Amino acid sequence: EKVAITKEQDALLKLIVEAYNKHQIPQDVTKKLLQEQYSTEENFLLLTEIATSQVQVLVEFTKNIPGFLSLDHEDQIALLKGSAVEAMFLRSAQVFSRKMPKGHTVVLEERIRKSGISEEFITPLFNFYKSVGELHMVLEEQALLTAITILTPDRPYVKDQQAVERLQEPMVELLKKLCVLQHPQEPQYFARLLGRLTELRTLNHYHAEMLTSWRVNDHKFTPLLCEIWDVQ
Ligand SMILES: CC(C)c1onc(-c2c(Cl)cccc2Cl)c1COc1ccc2cc(-c3cccc(C(=O)O)c3)sc2c1
Repeated sequence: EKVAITKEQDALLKLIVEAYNKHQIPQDVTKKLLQEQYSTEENFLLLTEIATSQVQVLVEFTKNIPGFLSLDHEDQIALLKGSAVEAMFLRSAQVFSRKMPKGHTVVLEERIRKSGISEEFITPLFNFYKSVGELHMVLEEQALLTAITILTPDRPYVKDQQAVERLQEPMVELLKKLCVLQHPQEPQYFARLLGRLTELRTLNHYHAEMLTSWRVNDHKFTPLLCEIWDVQ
C-alpha cells in the first residue's frame, strides 16, 4: 500500500531537521583542521577541541527533540552520557560521507590516524566511517538517526525506559517511512541504517579503550568531556 507521511510526522521531522541544522560546530573550530600543525599532540588537542564543541552542539540539539525536556531530569543526563560517543561517531562519520568543503575529510582522516589512537581501534573506526559513507544518508535521515541514537531506552541508569521508548518509537516509524520513500529501489535500506546503530554500540567499547590508552599516556581532556565520559 502507498506509504505516506502524516501531518504529525511531517511536523516532527521539520522540528528535528531544524534543530539539527541550527546546532553546528562553529566554522572557526572545524577550519582549524586545515590550519594547525600535524604533530600527534596537536592533532589530539584539535580533536579534543572539536569533540568538546560537538558535545555542546549535541546538548542543544537534544534539548530541541520534542518531549526530551519533559523526561525525568536524571534520565535526560543518563541519555546524553550514554549516547554522546555514538552521536559523535555518527557526526564525524557524516563528515566523511558528505564531501566536506576544502578537503576536510582528508585532513580529518590524517589527524585521527595520528592522534595517539592505537591501530587496533583505527581499523573498526574507519570501517564504520566507510559503511556510513556508503549509505549516502540524506540530511533528514542523519538528523533522525542521531535523535534515535540519543533516545535509546536501555542506556545505563535510565529509570523510566518506557517514557524514552514513547519518544523513540515515533522517530523509528518516521525513519522507516522516509527510507521507503527516499530509497524505493532499496527495500532493505532501513534495515541497513538500523544495522549502523548496532555497529555504533560496539564502537562504544573500542572508545572506552581509546580513552584508557590516551590517559595512560597522560593526555588531558576538557572538563566537559571528563564529565560526559566519566574520566579523571
Ligand atoms: C577527545 C578527542 C581526542 C576524541 O576522543 N574520541 C574521539 C572520537 C573519535 Cl577520534 C572518532 C569518533 C568519535 C569520537 Cl568521540 C575524539 C574526537 O571526536 C570527534 C567528535 C566529533 C567530531 C566532529 C568533527 C567534524 C569535523 C569537520 C566538520 C564537522 C562538521 O560538523 O561540519 C565535524 S571531527 C570530530 C571528532
